[in-house]
Amino acid sequence: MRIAVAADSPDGIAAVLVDELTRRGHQVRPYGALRADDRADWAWCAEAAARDVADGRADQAVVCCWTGTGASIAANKVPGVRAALCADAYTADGARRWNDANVLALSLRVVSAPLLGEILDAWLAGAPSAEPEDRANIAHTGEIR
Ligand SMILES: O=C(CO)[C@H](O)[C@H](O)COP(=O)(O)O
Repeated sequence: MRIAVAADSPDGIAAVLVDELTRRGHQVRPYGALRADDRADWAWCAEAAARDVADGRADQAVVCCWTGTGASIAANKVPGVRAALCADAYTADGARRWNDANVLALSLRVVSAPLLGEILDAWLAGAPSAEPEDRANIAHTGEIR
């Protein structure tokens, strides 16, 4: 998959995240502190990665800041984006299954390298539920403005 990745700092699991996605065969589109020529503020780089998803330049995105909250809020401002802040694999699986989330938000501070592996396993293997009730909820959240 083409995965846009944004981080406002090169610290925490930022570098590990890029390496891990690349190792798994994904094409990473880096933003923020992950490349030299970009604005590294969390609101701007998370939005840039989210716009890649909304505009079809990326299949998914992972947006990171120290807490993960700002990056998830910024990404969710982009129409068509459903960003989920996940700190464990169960939440990542549920975000894909019940929310059809297309952007994973992570805390650079909280997520360790082993935990990142578990979260990515669940997120990348996850798929949206086809249950009518779940689809109705997902459609409704897309309509709320
Ligand atoms: O978690 C964050 C936002 O939700 C930021 O990473 C945190 O606020 C640090 O940002 P800055 O280095 O610009 O002060």
